[in-house]
Amino acid sequence: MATDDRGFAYYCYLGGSWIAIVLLVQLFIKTCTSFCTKIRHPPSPPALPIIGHLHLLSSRLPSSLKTLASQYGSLMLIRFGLTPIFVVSDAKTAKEILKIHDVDFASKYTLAFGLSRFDIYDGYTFFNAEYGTYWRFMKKLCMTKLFAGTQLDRFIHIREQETLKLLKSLVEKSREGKPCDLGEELSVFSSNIICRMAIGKRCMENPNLPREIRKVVGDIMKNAAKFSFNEVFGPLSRFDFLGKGKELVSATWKYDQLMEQLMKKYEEKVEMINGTGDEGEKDVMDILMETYKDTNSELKLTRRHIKKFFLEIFFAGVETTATAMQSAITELIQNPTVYTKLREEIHLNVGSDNRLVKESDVPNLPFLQAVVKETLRLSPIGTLRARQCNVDTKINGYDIKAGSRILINAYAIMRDSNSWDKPDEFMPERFLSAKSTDGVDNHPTLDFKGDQDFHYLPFGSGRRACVGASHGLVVTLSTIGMLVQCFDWELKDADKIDTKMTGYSGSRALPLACYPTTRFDPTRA
Ligand code: HEM
Repeated sequence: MATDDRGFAYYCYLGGSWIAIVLLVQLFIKTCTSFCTKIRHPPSPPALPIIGHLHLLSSRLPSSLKTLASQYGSLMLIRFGLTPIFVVSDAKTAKEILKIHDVDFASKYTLAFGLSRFDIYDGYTFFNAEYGTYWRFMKKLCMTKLFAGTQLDRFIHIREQETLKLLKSLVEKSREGKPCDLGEELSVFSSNIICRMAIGKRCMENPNLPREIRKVVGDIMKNAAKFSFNEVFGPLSRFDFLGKGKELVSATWKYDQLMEQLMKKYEEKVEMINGTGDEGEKDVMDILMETYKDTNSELKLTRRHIKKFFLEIFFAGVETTATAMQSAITELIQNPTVYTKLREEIHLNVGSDNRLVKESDVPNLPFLQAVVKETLRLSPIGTLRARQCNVDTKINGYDIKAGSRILINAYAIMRDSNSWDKPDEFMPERFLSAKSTDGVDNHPTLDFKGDQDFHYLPFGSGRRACVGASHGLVVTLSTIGMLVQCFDWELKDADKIDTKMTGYSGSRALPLACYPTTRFDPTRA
């Protein structure tokens, strides 16, 4: 027995010493390697084991990263649990990444790594694709065919019809004296437009289709959002502790079935068109199915590519535009003098009750444009923009190794007090006059594409800039014009207004419940 006890202690001692030696050797190798290769890392706050810097971050991630940047600089290294990420917080460094080294940083990654195990389309993404053949092929298709200016013009009747539907629903609420969830109304409106642009032919046959798609895509988004910061758990993020992975897979298979049925119908039609030469009006699915069937196409699209692409367009196109409109109305309700000034501009240029604001009025409404610009500055969509470095690079004198992950904090850049006068205040006038009341430089010449100095990035910049910017803008600008022309708005619970953006996308967590009062009823005009 005594011999056994001695044996156990001996083995414990041996094991402990072995672990200590391995750790010491690892530390030694790491120190020597970084000493010999002289890697220069950017500043980083003191980190804790395993959680890294998570204890320094709040659910308002862009704002807490902005606060850290004021202490650690415009390029800092932050550990999200076990994952190191370089965070960019000023215009000069953003210009390095998005312009000077654009190709080197043209790949993206997704923050939720655990998600890939539950993504039935893993590896087929366009939105988060690495910079390669597939992404280049699809980007070209988006810019030249799917979302080109000609398509935008062709879909004007869809936007007009859906706008009237939205306004009718709000006039109805006003008549009944009922509050409405304006965020939800705008989300349905935006989703109907995208569905009809994407798969308009099928929507005509089955008017419930946009609702079915919205439901199934909503379920996928809800479950996917649960994985947002899964990487905190490192390798454990693969495990589905809460069963959300299973729900995500099942919601995605439902979407897959729906899309498969749709694609079969489109395939029949492509064959018919080939036979008759009748081109008809092409929606986005028509163009993609033609590319899928084209044996001479420079890249062979698969059904999975197409299904994933549509899913990403529903993600990227619907809530972005709806959130931009909700943010603009939220700001206008909170700033009554701006609201009155905008209505005066509309009355002067369009009239108060003879006709509704049209898309073609927008160029003559500079204050409306300034309101939307200022909204997208204060409440940017996609507040944190992901990039992955393709080659070893130096930025601001620091080393960024190939494969490193970057987040560009658009929220911090567009509220930087070095570039913006009173950066946290809603002041659309800054986009109209050259000097502020304090004599500080304003930005009267900035358009929605931003500027050469990268202070203003509402739709991103460089190779990975938004492909739906023209659509998003035309819808946001004209709809805000109409909502201001037709209604007065009163908040249902003024204290419950959600002025803070949460999460990765910058969306708002609370509904925008308000009472519309009709000033001009467009359905009677
Ligand atoms: C007001 C509305 C919108 C805003 C503010 C917006 C903003 C953005 C931003 C900031 C990015 C990321 C740029 C970057 O990473 O640097 C982006 C990317 C993207 N957007 Fe939009 N967007 C809007 C509407 C739309 C619409 C309507 C669509 C589709 C019809 C769309 C499709 C996309 C796609 C596919 C990408 C990824 C492009 C790529 O990685 O190459 N967006 N958008």
